[in-house]
Amino acid sequence: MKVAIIGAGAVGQLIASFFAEAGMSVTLVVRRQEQVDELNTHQLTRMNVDGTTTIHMVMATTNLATLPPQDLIVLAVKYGHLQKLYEQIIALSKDTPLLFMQNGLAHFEEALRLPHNNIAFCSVAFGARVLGQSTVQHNGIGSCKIAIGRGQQQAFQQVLQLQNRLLPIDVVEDAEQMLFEKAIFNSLINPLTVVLQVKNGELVTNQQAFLLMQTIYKELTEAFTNIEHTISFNDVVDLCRKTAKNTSSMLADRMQGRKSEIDTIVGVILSKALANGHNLPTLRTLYHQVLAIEESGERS
Ligand SMILES: NC(=O)C1=CN([C@@H]2O[C@H](COP(=O)(O)OP(=O)(O)OC[C@H]3O[C@@H](n4cnc5c(N)ncnc54)[C@H](OP(=O)(O)O)[C@@H]3O)[C@@H](O)[C@H]2O)C=CC1
Ligand SMILES: CC(C)(CO)C(=O)C(=O)O
Repeated sequence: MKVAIIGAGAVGQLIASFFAEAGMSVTLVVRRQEQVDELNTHQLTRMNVDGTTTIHMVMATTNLATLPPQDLIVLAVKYGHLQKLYEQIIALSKDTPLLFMQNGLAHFEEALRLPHNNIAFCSVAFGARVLGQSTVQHNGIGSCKIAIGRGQQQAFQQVLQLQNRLLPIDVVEDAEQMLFEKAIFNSLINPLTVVLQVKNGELVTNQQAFLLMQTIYKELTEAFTNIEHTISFNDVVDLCRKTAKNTSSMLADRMQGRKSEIDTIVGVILSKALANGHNLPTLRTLYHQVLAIEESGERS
């Protein structure tokens, strides 16, 4: 099976490593020739959660259009980078299945406007951190939920059948609900890690951070009454513990001085809550704090 993964950041490199391990022929599509050279010279290294290292051979290119027809295209860039990619994706065969791996919700409707016959969404609960252009740290095992947005499950069968205890795959029915639930988790974790500049685990061990997370959970469950039945506060604590050593993707953005995904994650949740008549004051404050940090252009 030939898979092209666009974006060789934390998630792209991690997924590429597991796919290569499963015998797939993986090409990472990157935007810097320097990273192509690095991947070709050093291959792809995964630092596992148990401290071991796994190295796999993958191909790399800066030019998606030059690749032969692929059996799957995975989009593993941040939400803000999708816009530029849509044009290149539209030029590909409509029969090529597409798998979107973004956190947040804003990409859901955009992706479904593409003309492709098979489109799936993925929501991951693992932690991943880029250590270099060809090295990724797996920072916590977590499920990889996949839901079909359009088309046939069959088109994604080889990924759905992946069996690796380090990357458990679950098929989920409702893609939009899946992304909404993940955005709830991310709203509880990511902005707090940015403002406090802490790894996920500290949200549980630091009493004041924990209190803030509880307050946000309470606000969210008042705005979305069904959440309590699908996401318990313990589930959130569990995710923080499982990814304790991870720098959240949003904090990683702050550390690199990059614009974060605050709008597609927290912004969308705040809008939905407001439509239900709820202001979510604590989460809203964090939202503006993250935006203020971005506006200041600081690089910590
Ligand atoms: N990191 C984590 O632990 C988790 C992340 N996620 C989600 O996964 C998604 C990806 O995040 P993550 O991997 O952390 O992000 P990263 O910032 O680590 O990686 C994104 C990569 O996309 C590359 N990129 C951007 N535009 C293009 C393009 N046009 N062509 C090729 N490559 C491109 C960037 O390249 P360059 O290096 O040149 O800038 C970068 O390497 C996000 O939505 C995030 O929220 C979900 C769960 C966990
Ligand atoms: C799963 C988690 C919380 C891992 O840090 C994540 O989704 C992120 O960092 O964006």
